[in-house]
Amino acid sequence: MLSVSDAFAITQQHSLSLPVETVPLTEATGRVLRAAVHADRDFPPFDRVAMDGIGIQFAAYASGQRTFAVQGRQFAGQPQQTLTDTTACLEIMTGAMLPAGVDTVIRYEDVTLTDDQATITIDAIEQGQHIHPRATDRRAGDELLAVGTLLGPSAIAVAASVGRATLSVTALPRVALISTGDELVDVDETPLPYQIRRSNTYMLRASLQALGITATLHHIVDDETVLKNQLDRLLAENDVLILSGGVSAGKADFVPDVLTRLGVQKRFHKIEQRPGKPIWFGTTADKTVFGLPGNPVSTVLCCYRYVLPYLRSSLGLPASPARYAQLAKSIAFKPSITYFLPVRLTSEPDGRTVAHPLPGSGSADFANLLDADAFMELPADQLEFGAGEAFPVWTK
Ligand SMILES: Nc1nc2c(c(=O)[nH]1)N[C@H]1C(S)=C(S)[C@@H](COP(=O)(O)OP(=O)(O)OC[C@H]3O[C@@H](n4cnc5c(N)ncnc54)[C@H](O)[C@@H]3O)O[C@H]1N2
Ligand code: MOO
Ligand SMILES: [Mg+2]
Repeated sequence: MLSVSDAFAITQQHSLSLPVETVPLTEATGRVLRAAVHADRDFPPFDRVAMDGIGIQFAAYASGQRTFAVQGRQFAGQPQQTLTDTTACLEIMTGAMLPAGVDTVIRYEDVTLTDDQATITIDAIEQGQHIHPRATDRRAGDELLAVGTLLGPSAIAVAASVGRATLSVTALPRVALISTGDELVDVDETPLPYQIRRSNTYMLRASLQALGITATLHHIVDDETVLKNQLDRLLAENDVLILSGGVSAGKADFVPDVLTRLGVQKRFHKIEQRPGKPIWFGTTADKTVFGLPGNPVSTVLCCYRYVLPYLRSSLGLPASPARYAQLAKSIAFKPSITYFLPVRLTSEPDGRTVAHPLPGSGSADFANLLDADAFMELPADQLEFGAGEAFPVWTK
C-alpha cells in the first residue's frame, strides 16, 4: 500500500493550472498575486520630515546659535519651501517635504516657541536627525510584491501606495463538495433512528473558506445510476470534486467504480495511514477528484493533510507551512502505518510548541476534534514516540 509521502507527492504532481484574473484592490485580500508589483516612485518619494518641530541648517547650530527666527511653516501636502535665511528656521510637520536649505529637524518637545522665535533647549542635536531620506526604503522600479505573495494587509497597503487599483491574482477553482450515503439527512431535517445528519461537507466548506474558496454543497444517495449521472454533471461544472463516503469495502461503496467509469483516472486508492486509509484520488486532463473516507475524523485529517495542501499549491502558495511540535507525553502505536494523532497545541514560554495527545475513541469521534486543533504525523517505521520528540503537525 502507498505511503503518506508518496501519496502526497502524487497529489502535488497533479495540482491544477488555474488561470489569472484581475480583481479590485479592495477584493484582493487573501488572494495569491500572479503579476509582480513594482515601485512607481522612490520610497519615500522625497526627503520626508519625520517629526513635528522646526527645521534648521545644522551649521548655524554648530556655530553655537540656539535661538532662531521663525520664517514660516511647511505643512504636509504643500509644495517644498526654501529656508532663505540660513540662520532662521521653518516650522515643519511630519510627512512634509523637507524644505530646501534645511538639513536637521528638532522636535517641538525640544524647543521653546514664542510667536516669532524658537529656542533649542537640549544639547544632543545631530545633523540630519528626524529626516527620512528619499529612496532609503525602496527605489523606483524595485520589485515590492513577488509572484506568489499571499495578499495580506501589508501587501494591500503597498499595492495601494504604488497606485494599483487592481491586481492580477490566481482565479479560484470551482469546487463541489459531495456527501454520499442513504443514512444522511440535511441539517434542517430530523433524522429517523437509523439516520444521521450530514456534517462532513459542512466541515469541508468551512475549511476551504480560509483559502477564499466558496464551494457548493451536494448530496447523492447510494444508487449507482444516480451517482453516475450526478457526478457526470458535477464534473462538467467544476474543477475539483471532493466526495465524502462510499470509498471503502461496503456493498454500497460505489464511488471508486463510478468515477472510473466516468473516465476519471485513479491515481491511488488507499494509503498506509490511520485514520483515512480508504482515500481515493483521481484526475482527468483538467479535473481532480478526492474521494475522502466518510468517517468524520478521517475526512478532517484527509482535508488537512492532502486537500488543503493541494489547493494551496494549485493557487500558487507553498503546499504546506512546515510546522512541528513536541509530544507532551510518550505514545505507543504498534501497526507499522503512519498514525495521525489528534493533538491540542500549546505555545510554551520557552518558545516550544507542545502537542498534547487527544486520541479520542476512533475515526467516528469527531466531537473529540473540538478539543484537538491539529494532527501529529507519527511515522510508520517507529512504534514508540517519546515525550519531547518533535514531529510534523497538520492543521487547517
Ligand atoms: N471491510 C472493511 N470495512 C471498512 C474498511 C475496510 O478497510 N474494510 N475501512 C473502514 C474505514 S478505515 C473507514 S474510514 C470507513 C470509510 O467508509 P466510506 O468512505 O466507505 O464511507 P461510508 O461507508 O459512506 O461511511 C462511513 C461512516 O461515515 C459516516 N458518514 C459518511 N458521510 C458522512 C457525512 N457527510 N457526515 C457525517 N458522517 C458521514 C457514515 O454514516 C458512516 O458511519 O470504512 C470502514 N469500513
Ligand atoms: O481510516 Mo478509517 O479513517 O479509521 O475510520
Ligand atoms: Mg463504506
